[in-house]
Amino acid sequence: MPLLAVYTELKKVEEIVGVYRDLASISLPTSAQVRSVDDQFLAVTTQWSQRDLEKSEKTNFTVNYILNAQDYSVLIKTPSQEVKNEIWKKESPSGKYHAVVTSWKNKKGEEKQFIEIWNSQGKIKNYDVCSQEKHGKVNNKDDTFGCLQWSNNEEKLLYTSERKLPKTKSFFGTTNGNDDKKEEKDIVLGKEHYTVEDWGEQLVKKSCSVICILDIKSGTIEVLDTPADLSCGQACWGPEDNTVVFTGWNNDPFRLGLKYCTQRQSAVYTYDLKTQKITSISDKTQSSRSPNISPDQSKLVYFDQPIGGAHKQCSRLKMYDFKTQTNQVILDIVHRPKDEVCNGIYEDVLMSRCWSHDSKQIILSTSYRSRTVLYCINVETKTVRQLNGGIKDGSSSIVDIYKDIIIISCTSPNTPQHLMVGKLLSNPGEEIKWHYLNQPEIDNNISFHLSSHQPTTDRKHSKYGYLDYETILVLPKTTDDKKPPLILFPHGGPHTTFDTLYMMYVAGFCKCGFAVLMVNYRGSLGFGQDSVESILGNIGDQDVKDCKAAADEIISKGLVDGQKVFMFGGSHGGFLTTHLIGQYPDFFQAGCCRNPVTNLTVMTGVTDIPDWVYVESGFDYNHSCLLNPSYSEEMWKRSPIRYVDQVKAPLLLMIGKDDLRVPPSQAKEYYRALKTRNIKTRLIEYEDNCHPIVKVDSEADAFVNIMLWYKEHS
Ligand SMILES: CC(=O)N[C@@H](C)C(=O)N[C@@H](C)C(=O)O
Repeated sequence: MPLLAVYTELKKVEEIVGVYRDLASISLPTSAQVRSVDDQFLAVTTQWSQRDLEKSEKTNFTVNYILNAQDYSVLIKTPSQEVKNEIWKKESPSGKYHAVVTSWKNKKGEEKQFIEIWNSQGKIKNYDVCSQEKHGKVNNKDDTFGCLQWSNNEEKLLYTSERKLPKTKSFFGTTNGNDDKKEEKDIVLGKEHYTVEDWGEQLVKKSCSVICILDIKSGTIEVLDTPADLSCGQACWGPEDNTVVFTGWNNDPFRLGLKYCTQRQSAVYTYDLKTQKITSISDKTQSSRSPNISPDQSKLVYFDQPIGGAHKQCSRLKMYDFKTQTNQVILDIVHRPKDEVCNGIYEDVLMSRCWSHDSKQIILSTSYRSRTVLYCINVETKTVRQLNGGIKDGSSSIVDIYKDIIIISCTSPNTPQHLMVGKLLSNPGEEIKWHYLNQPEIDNNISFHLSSHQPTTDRKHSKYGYLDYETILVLPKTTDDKKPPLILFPHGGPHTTFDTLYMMYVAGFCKCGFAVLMVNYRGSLGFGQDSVESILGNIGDQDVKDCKAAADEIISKGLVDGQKVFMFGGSHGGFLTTHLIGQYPDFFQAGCCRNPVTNLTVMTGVTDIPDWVYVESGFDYNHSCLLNPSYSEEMWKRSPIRYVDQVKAPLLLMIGKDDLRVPPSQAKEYYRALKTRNIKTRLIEYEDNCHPIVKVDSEADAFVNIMLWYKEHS
């Protein structure tokens, strides 16, 4: 390479790395808890996360605020305090104590887990919970199984862990001299290689979760006697701490991946702590989750949706009354949106605190077209209203509510998430006055525009012809008349959505000079259940054409350079990337995808969600389904690899080597197909990454490689 070219190349790399470094240094709030100290003061604890590129890890820290309880002005803000080894922290109802679950490696490198109890003087108890050998590893803070709940009398803690498995050793193992007789008896022979099923992608080694109660005074642990065919989670205390309410996922006949899949068979149960009786309180024909008890303990709300079908869908909000032992629907599934207020609920879980103080209203946030908006739902009148708050056309979500003081997180594509505080008002007509906890850092070099798109007559859905869809165009500020090149970016799923959030990669692409068009094609969440269903059996066609038509529309408006269009997407977004470069070979300069689905016919046997392949291809699924030639034929017709002969655009493929959702073989097969056809391609494999590729160093490396690939092929 001539010296000048080497220098130019290095400069390019330096600039991209510089952009990434700046963005990676932004810290973002992850959670917050508000508490009233007295009539004059409010205390807010906030948790934050920031990428540390030098250490290749995420740094977590807390910042505490004391606010004036009248006008919410910040009186004191403590310096940031780094948090290490902490899995979970929960304040007791009175605020006197904190329970902290910590994880720590001893000198032998073995992982130890503790539950620590703190008061204002320091640590008052520390329990090595696994050493009692009552259960396996304690679950971490995930939305599926994890929970940590104080009893109302502050004497007990509810948490979940893996069920204890018998110890096993080889048929040929010699007895260890230190084993006492009892331990010998408990050891089973020759089962160390038996498969232990788990719940798949991002839930590896989560096999059968059980509910545990720690008695804080004595340190004794009780593991609730729940059936072995249920994996239990999302537990909370029932009225007067006499029962435990939880979600149970059915293991039978085998587990399918749970991540991004709320359609799995699950129900809400109560466990009577005196009689040990388990009762299902939700409709057995539905998939129910996320029970949440009212402050007056008279009722609980939860979500449900049909079992099976699309991996994420519109859910109902239901309420169970403990006294009458009856259920009612508070907010139903919205098939076809009919007002400007709510298009239905699309969340996995409710926030752990979501009730108003009078136990009459629920605060939640969910997608409304391409924005996350705040809702207040009155459970008595069943009325829904949107709450004001946040940036125009941006997104706001609930972070915490306590005694009607609400913390929200506000954001938009040019404004990183920041926290605001306000008070829920009794008069629904009055607007909430929001106050900043931290000031947002708006990037004035980036702008964004929401557009709705009407499919042309030939593209209208035969049953749901009224459906439209949306895009979010994110534009860099340009100093000359040159139009920016365009990155067309459809989301994965396909049943997820792009809300008007700040996304580091999108902001980074803009800062490197690209416009980004994020497409919420028909099938995305937030547009009603009809939209979700419209794509089943239409993947590879309806979604592909929606993306192409949206790009054409934006180009025709003269906002971007139509001669320089690039594709980007992960997973189902990678499926769309490979489809689009195959179906429209002259339209794209280059493409890049993360863990793409490229060949549906060979995916059913290797993914943790074979049902996804059947359902999205237009078939019903049950656990005994076997792939046959007629399924395969349809799956082939819908697969991007079918068009590989037509591809012209150079393609960068990135895989997480531990991906269980879309196994690396999907990208590898496509890579080989391109190579033999002399199409320029590169495959990057990230160790220790699964489906999302979000390890700090890998995410950073991927960003620079994507930008270099696009620049090289501009
Ligand atoms: C349900 C699911 O995981 N589908 C994948 C094929 C997918 O597209 N995943 C999305 C959520 C992603 O962006 O990774």
